[in-house]
Amino acid sequence: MSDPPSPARVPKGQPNPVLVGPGLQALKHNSYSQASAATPSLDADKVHPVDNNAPSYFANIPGTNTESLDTSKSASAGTAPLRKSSAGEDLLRRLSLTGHSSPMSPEIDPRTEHPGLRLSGRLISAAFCIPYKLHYQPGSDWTLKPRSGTSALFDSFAHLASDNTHWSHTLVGWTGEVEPILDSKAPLQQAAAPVPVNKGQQPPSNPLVDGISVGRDDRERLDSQLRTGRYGKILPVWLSDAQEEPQDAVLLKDQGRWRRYAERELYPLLHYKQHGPTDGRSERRWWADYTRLNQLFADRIAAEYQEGDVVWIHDYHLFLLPSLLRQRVPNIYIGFFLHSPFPSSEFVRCLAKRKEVLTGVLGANMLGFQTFSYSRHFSSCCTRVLGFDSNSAGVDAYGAHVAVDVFPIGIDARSIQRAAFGAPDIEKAVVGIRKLYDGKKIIVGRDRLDSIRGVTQKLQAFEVFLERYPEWRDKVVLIQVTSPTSVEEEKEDPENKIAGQISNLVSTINGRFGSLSFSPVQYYPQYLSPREYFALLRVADVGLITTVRDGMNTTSLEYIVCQQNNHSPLILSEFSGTAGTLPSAIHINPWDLVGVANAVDKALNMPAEQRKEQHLKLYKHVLTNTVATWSRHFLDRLLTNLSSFDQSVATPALDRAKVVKQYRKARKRLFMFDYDGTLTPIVKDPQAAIPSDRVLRTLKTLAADPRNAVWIISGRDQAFLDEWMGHIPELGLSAEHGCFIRQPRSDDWENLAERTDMAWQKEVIEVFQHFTERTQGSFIERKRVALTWHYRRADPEYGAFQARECRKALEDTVAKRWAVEVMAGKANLEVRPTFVNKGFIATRLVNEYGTEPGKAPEFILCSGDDFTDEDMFRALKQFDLPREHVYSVTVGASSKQTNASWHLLEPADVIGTLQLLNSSSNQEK
Ligand SMILES: O=P(O)(O)OC[C@H]1O[C@H](O[C@H]2O[C@H](CO)[C@@H](O)[C@H](O)[C@H]2O)[C@H](O)[C@@H](O)[C@@H]1O
Repeated sequence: MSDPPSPARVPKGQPNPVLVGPGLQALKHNSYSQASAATPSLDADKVHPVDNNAPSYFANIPGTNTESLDTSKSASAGTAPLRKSSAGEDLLRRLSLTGHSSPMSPEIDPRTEHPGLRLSGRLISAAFCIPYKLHYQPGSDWTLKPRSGTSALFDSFAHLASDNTHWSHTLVGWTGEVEPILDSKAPLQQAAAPVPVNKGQQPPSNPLVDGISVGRDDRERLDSQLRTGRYGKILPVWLSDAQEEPQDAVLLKDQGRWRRYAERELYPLLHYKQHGPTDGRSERRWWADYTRLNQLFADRIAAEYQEGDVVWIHDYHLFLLPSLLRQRVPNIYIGFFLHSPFPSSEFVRCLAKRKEVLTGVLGANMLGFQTFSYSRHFSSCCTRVLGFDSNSAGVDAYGAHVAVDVFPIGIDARSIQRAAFGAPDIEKAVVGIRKLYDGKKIIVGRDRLDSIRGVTQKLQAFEVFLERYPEWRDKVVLIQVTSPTSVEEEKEDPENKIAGQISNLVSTINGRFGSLSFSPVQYYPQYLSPREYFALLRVADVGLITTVRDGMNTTSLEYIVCQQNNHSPLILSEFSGTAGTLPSAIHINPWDLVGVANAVDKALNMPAEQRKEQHLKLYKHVLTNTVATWSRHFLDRLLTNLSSFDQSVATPALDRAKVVKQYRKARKRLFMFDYDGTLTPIVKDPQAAIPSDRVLRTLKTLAADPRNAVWIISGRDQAFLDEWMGHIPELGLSAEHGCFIRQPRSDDWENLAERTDMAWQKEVIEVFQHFTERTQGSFIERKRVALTWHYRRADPEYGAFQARECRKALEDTVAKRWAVEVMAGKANLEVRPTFVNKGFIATRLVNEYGTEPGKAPEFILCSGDDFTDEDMFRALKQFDLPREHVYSVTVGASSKQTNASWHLLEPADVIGTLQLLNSSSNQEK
């Protein structure tokens, strides 16, 4: 994201209004107006009206109108049917998702899926830094200056806190590096003087080195200054090692350390940059700070939290926060949005803390990304690095479904428009720049001094352009403004590589193509005032963005607004997150210098009609996809996900108290267990999945009770079951999905497939072999009847793809000729005859008792983890047995589609439950 100047708004210290209850709207309105009045700003009402010559596109955009863009107006909406469920209703009630239309419902977007949802309640946003830079003088009011960068994010907070939404908004963020206001009588330089000015005196301490101690009174003063304002209530997080007693002061020392892990390790990695190997010592320190930072945020939010609050966490500084927060408040509603790109798993794999980072963020209920490819990379990482099931809709993590979705951020188009066309003296600035480059076409570039912004590529491409298109020499100027980076890693680049490269390139180009009176590259390494910035975007004949990687490039969006009269083309890197949402820009690959040069020529020669047409499409996009719509879509989807993944569809966790109660009452009990993934965890090598002593002891004790019939109903072959469980004579065993059966206290196996023609096996093996040869790491497991193709050791995504192809191939051929079923298991495909399945065995076992009252088992516990076990759950449903007698339990996430009535997370929970039953029997004795 770019870092355009933020409008300055300094909230005055206000009394502490509590933003809840019926007075909410009034208070919000009040605080907003006070903040606006405090400091005249770019979007204050007093600014000049929007340029009258600007085309009024608003009215022409389907599905919107000027009202929906004008944040001072409201829209009405109809009602939306919502899922009915007790838990779901409870959630909706707490979130005020009542579905009622309201004449005063500005937060209603006619284009969302649920037009009647009213987004309201308490919303806590968590961002790394608060939107102000803090300057500190003990005992005085704090000086707050607008923080540059992430303007779209800050604008979204302002929107959420405004009376255009129904949210009561609180922002939690780090104070940022607090800067002391130095006493003019004792200048800082004096501390650094080589010889003490007064030899008898100790030199004054240097607060930037020794630290700044901020007492309780001063912190409370800041709290009260931040209590109301443009962004709602702001709760600053104080990052320090510990509080100093007895004054309870916070010592702020080496403040930049809180950024280090995020900005030196994560930021480069997220942008496809990798540093060389190190001894890891610094990284360990940075990681400790990163963890503490996230913990302190979690503590701050947990202290503020009230039941039903929604928490929205932003960006990579806070990757661990979702899980840390959930540890403190288990049922909290959390959305997380990543503003930066998310790279391929091949990059994420290189991070030492990859698992911690991924599991940290998976504590959220929903994750949002700027583009589909980032979200896809994330899901794929969860599969590859953590082994979790995932697809484009989300990730199943530790029993919870974490939704993953795409929400490209927008800008506050209206306020940019006011700043670019209505701010005082802006016309003068526009005329001034035009005059300076009279007769020349102006290409504008404005980036941060990060290596990912592609400024060197831009200059190199411009040089190629001047070489290849000599007719443009002396007729084109590239104005490149480069503001200092805020990213730690780039700031502390000791060789200042990028800055050096850029200035060399500028000198080379100006030396080659310039003259005494004209330099084709005008390079400004500096911050621009808002006036200069918007004036520059307005005068451009071409906007040139050659970023080699970024999440969302807001400069490109602001450029489009600024070009509402001139319609100058935008050249945009395909590596920018914005590219996907702006198909009408001229897309370039910044590494292809000739391609960029050609694009510049094309843009400069573009006929007026075409420019206008392309610009209109871009402009519509920017005006309809604003920070307001972005935050609305995000929150709408979060709440929809929360209600749909609520208990209404999720399988409840097994109620062990109920189970124990019925178990103790019952005289006839039947247990049916699947093996892999139910009694033992899934491992890479099937031969290594052997039962632990604990599992065997538990099964033995359970089966020893004469009231219990205990069966293992598995896809495994009889040799495996005999080897590992055959020594427990009381166990009944069923192998290969029911093809073979060994009754309790018997050594003989019954072969149910005896009369089956096995000629299909040869054909299946041929197909399996075909795929094995083409899928590295896959192999075939041959059993007596069933055949299994395993791909757990193959590349997970390619393996899954090949499995789909293989299944299709089998279903189109062998399964059409023979009575066999092709089943997708856990990283495997199995083929077995259709005449038998696990459900058939379960039915047979229940029927052996008889289903009449008095005969039927009074307690049935059946547990399994995969698709083949669903046949058992389905079979049990067919019996008319009392509900409290039958416990079908799937092992896995509560969000799993299943016929089971209950779920347990993992095999250890199954064994734990059985141990509970065993010990409850002991108590009876
Ligand atoms: O019915 P089950 O007892 O669950 O057996 C199903 C299949 O399990 C085995 O494969 C699965 O477990 C392996 C060990 O954890 C794992 O490596 C593999 O990826 C899984 O698919 C077994 O090898 C098959 O024969 C069973 O049919």
